[in-house]
Amino acid sequence: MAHRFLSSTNRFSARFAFIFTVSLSCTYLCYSILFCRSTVMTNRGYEGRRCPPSKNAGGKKLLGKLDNCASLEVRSALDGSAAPRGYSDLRNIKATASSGSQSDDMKLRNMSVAQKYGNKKLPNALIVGVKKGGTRAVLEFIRIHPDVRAVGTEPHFFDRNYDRGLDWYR
Ligand SMILES: Nc1ncnc2c1ncn2[C@@H]1O[C@H](COP(=O)(O)OS(=O)(=O)O)[C@@H](OP(=O)(O)O)[C@H]1O
Repeated sequence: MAHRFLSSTNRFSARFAFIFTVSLSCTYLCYSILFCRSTVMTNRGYEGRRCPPSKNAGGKKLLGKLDNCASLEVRSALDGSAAPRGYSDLRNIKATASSGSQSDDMKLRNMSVAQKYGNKKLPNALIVGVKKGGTRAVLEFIRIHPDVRAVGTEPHFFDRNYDRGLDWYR
């Protein structure tokens, strides 16, 4: 008698656990479909923001050839014509803009590095030196490291572009 009672209790709790698990799964599934649709199985997180971190994103390499992600960002910025004043001495901008129109070229020229590549951080390190002091050589040696990302040309923020503000510099 006691054995039968125990087994019926076990069966009841097993059934309850099964129903509870199924209902929990259904709730989670509905929640995922209704509220998290944009983050499930898509790469929308990267659209218009920043590229996925690349191990070899050294400055010159990065500025030299725009990968798909950077191009996407440039294209979206051009479409939205959201190009404030900016960075006049970026040589490599020309490479991307060559296929576009003259106005696209101008917009690209006026974009800061942050707008082109989505990196809104201030630099962690600055190389300061007098003219002909060998600063370029220092930069080239440091940027060999895969974790270092640096601009391709000197931004001249403190001497020529200081009035443009930190938003431009980022
Ligand atoms: N290790 C070492 N030893 C001696 N000389 C060196 C060294 N590294 C760079 N250089 C020379 O430095 C000159 C470039 O300096 P910068 O990078 O500061 O150039 S710049 O002022 O920004 O244009 C440049 O000199 P010039 O060739 O006379 O222009 C480099 O040859």
